[in-house]
Amino acid sequence: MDYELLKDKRIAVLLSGGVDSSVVVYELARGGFRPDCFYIKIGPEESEEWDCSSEEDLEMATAVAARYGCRLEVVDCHKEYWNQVTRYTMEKVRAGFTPNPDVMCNRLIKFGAFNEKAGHDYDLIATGHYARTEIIDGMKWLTTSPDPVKDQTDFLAQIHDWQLKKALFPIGGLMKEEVRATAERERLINARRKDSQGICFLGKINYNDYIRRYLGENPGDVLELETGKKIGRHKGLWFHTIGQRHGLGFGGGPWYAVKKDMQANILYVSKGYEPATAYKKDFNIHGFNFLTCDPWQGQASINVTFKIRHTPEFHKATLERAGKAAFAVHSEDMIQGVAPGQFCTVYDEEHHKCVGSGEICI
Ligand SMILES: Nc1ncnc2c1ncn2[C@@H]1O[C@H](COP(=O)(O)OP(=O)(O)OP(=O)(O)O)[C@@H](O)[C@H]1O
Repeated sequence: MDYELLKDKRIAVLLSGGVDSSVVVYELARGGFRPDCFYIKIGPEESEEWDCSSEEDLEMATAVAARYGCRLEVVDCHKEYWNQVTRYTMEKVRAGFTPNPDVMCNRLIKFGAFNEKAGHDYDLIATGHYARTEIIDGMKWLTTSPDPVKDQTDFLAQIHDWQLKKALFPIGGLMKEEVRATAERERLINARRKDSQGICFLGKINYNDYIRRYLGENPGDVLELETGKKIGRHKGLWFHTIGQRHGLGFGGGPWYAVKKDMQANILYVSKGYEPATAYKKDFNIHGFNFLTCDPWQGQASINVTFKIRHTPEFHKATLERAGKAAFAVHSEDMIQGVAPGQFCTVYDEEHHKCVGSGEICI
């Protein structure tokens, strides 16, 4: 990390109690900084029941901040999470789309509500995300982590340009093993803690439980797409995502969820290990968020790489403009499970610079 660039900057660290953001505090302390740390409190209404491990998170965060002589403050973003992230998620799933609450959480909460409540007093907001930033031709770009498995640029691709300008990722140039090794060497209290999983903040609860809590169940038929034959029943279309293979639980498969009829409340499935209906090469995206700027002005056909899921692989594609902030994506590879509502994150050809992301609308 280039400590020179941070000189005289006021830095806030988002400290979750996990190992990554704890190593962020260490990295800054090592450079002679003593940032203020913030633990963001989130939790559905009955926090006692749902939020059992957040007490432990806060204890860990408190210990880590104290260890490096930093101040720790708790910022309550519970209402904002519900009003913004949960509402977005439920509206999308109700309409049959596949939303990504983690992506919106970065834009609306970590760099959003938090900034309004406390972050505005700081020049930089540091997190333990696996992503880098680089100044290229005088502009700040989001660039990928050297650790392809941990890379989180896709989760950050919906943040606003002003949010990117304020973002600092002190461990973004490290591999996960290096972060763990640092935590062990420093004997950080959480060095051996498991990585968080699932929905950020709500990480400990299951996604289907989260949806069931707000939307309940709405059973309907599951039909084979090709034959119209009834295969079974579903508990609600919102529990299924196009491309999903696991968790369908019907015999005689494997079955893929390939289509939803929202009006008739029918889930269509196809059979086989790789049914053609589960794949697509061409799809559309809209609401494209440019993280830094539109680098393709004047170009009709643009060579890029992209991903639609949080996996280490990037796919090659050409983009064609289809309107303001909208593109047609023509992938070189067949892509499994292209679902409306999912974000398609777009990178340069070398998948180094992350340009932004748009929502798949097919
Ligand atoms: N409750 C929280 N309070 C403050 N910051 C948070 C909180 N949850 C997450 N963050 C910030 O967002 C970053 C990325 O969150 P993510 O859920 O991906 O956690 P992670 O990769 O497991 O990181 P960590 O090990 O720090 O928890 C964290 O490193 C941290 O900086």
